Amino acid sequence: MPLNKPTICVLGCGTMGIAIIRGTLDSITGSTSVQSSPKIPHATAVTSTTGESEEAEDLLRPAGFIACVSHQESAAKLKKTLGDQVKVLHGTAGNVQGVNEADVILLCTKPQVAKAVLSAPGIQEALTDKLLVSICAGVTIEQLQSWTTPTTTVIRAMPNTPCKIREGMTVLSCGPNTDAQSMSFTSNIFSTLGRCRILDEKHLDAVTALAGSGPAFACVMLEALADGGVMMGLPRDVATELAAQVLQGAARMVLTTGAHPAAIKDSVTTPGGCTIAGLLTMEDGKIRSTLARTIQEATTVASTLGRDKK
Ligand SMILES: NC(=O)C1=CN([C@@H]2O[C@H](COP(=O)(O)OP(=O)(O)OC[C@H]3O[C@@H](n4cnc5c(N)ncnc54)[C@H](OP(=O)(O)O)[C@@H]3O)[C@@H](O)[C@H]2O)C=CC1
Ligand SMILES: O=C(O)[C@@H]1CCC=N1
Repeated sequence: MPLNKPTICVLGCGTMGIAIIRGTLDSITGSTSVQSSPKIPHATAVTSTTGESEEAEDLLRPAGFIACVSHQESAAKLKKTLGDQVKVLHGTAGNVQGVNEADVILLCTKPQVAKAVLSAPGIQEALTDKLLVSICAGVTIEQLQSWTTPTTTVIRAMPNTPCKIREGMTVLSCGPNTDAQSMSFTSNIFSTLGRCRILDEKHLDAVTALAGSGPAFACVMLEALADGGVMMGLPRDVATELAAQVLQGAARMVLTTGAHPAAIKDSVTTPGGCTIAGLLTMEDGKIRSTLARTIQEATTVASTLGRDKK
């Protein structure tokens, strides 16, 4: 599928649509940067850098964005949020116009409305010979293909909210007939928004739980650590800053040195010291089991999100 400086239509431009547009626009203007020299490498399969010249990568950069929402009030808010760089449309007619005017369509509605949005009059025709990338949790490639015609190329993606600041984690899965240029384009877009991997679709519910929902789980841990600091007398803003920087620092040590998390934990833990006292308290609270079961439960629910409600 030829994709030279494509226009992208975000169908359902809410939290995630805005995060993806914001991050991509920032990547074009160079406002924020993705981490450099990671020990744990970025995308494991097709990436924008695989044998492609800078010129070829430049051609894969989007020429513009169209953002579609359901309600007029949301459209008015979105115009204020995204400014003049993005064309904002609303309603069913807006969806058809947006898909018609674009080369690549990012489906970012809630999973429950994905089928209705793709089955609306005019959408299937407008999607002819175009690339559809869906970020809808639990909606399978098979479902997406059944709601479109064989002329539409389908890719499933699972990004997360830190894409907004280009610190995202995205996993892509492709259908049996996905061409290399569509995969390369999609991988290129999400690699500029953070890290991007390509995995078999069977992993996507677990990915949704760990990486898609993960920022919420991480923020609960962050808030709880800060609460502990507040309990011991630290001002709230200081406690929050410390907790956030600690989580970021520890995570970056894993990503940049490739060290096992247990080795980093051991290096902090002085025999008879305060860290081991805290660690044993965590173990008494079954924190490892609680966090692992959190991912297990969220994976189970993610697998149901694309199903029709009875
Ligand atoms: N939130 C997250 O962290 C993540 C979410 N996802 C997935 O991303 C998708 C979007 O989630 P999120 O951004 O949180 O959801 P939001 O509720 O923030 O956004 C959904 C958007 O869809 C629009 N919409 C609803 N119905 C239609 C329609 N018929 N036509 C066009 N637009 C429509 C809404 O417009 P209006 O406001 O006018 O109703 C809204 O802008 C979901 O499928 C979710 O599974 C994936 C990874 C992470
Ligand atoms: O909670 C949800 O269903 C979505 C999917 C991943 C993050 N948010």
